[in-house]
Amino acid sequence: MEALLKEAPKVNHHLDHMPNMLVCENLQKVYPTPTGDYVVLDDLQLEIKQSEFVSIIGHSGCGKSTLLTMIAGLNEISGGTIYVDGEPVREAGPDRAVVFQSPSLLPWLTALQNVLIGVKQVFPSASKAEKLEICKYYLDKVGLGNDFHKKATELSQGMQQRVGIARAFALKPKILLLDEPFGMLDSLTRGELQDVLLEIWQKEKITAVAITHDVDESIFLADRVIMMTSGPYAKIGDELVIPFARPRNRKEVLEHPEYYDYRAYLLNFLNH
Ligand SMILES: Nc1ncnc2c1ncn2[C@@H]1O[C@H](COP(=O)(O)OP(=O)(O)OP(=O)(O)O)[C@@H](O)[C@H]1O
Repeated sequence: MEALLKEAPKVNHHLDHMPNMLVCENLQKVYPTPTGDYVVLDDLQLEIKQSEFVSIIGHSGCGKSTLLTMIAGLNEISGGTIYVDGEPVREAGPDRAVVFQSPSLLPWLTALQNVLIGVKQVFPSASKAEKLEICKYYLDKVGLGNDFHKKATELSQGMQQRVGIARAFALKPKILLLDEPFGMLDSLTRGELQDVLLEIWQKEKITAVAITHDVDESIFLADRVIMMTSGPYAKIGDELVIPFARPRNRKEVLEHPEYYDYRAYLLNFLNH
């Protein structure tokens, strides 16, 4: 296994010709605390190709959400630079859509209206019919074709997260940022939503970065799994290219002769 993994390429070969969509250069994050500065991330370097799906794993508190919110422009950068499609990140923008663990829908609005809010902001010059068409297209894709007009409060947690995914794709972002998107769901719903996510992603091939605590999920979703060292001063500790063919089928992935080697490699990193 060691030899096989050591010889593995740095990115999936089908992405070789792709330009970088996301680059983190000498990235640092310091949180001031009453007892002094806490350096969460230090000298972190990361390059993600256009159309690449990357999972990030690491111990709780190592700084995964900090990294993701900095990429999103929601968390100030203490040092270094983040480039999205060549442009330095200074603030949040519609080129980066975030799916959080909890989708925080506006409860008094319907599924459709919740998606429409963002679409209106990002496509102000589109006609009302076009905007509605975008929203309905993605709601249908996440399996809510019969639930457009249900209020957020009438939706189960899994359905709400489906709206969260539809909302993110409807913005047509350059990067999709997912922070433990299925963390609050039962394992059956989790599996269903992983399939939904991959199905839409397979069509759109938006660059995606997903934080997860689940090693199996990290493998199933990604072209590459990034492993973060534990903080303080966390950085990228290792990475593993996942070469399984796409579109992915859970059964095929689980039955792949090398699946358990990849899984063991990631668990070994987390256990040391
Ligand atoms: N606003 C803040 N002020 C001070 N410290 C913070 C702040 N936000 C996060 N931290 C600290 O920074 C570290 C990294 O937090 P972060 O939430 O990024 O980690 P994480 O890897 O996403 O954790 P988890 O997997 O548990 O969600 C933690 O030690 C956390 O306590």
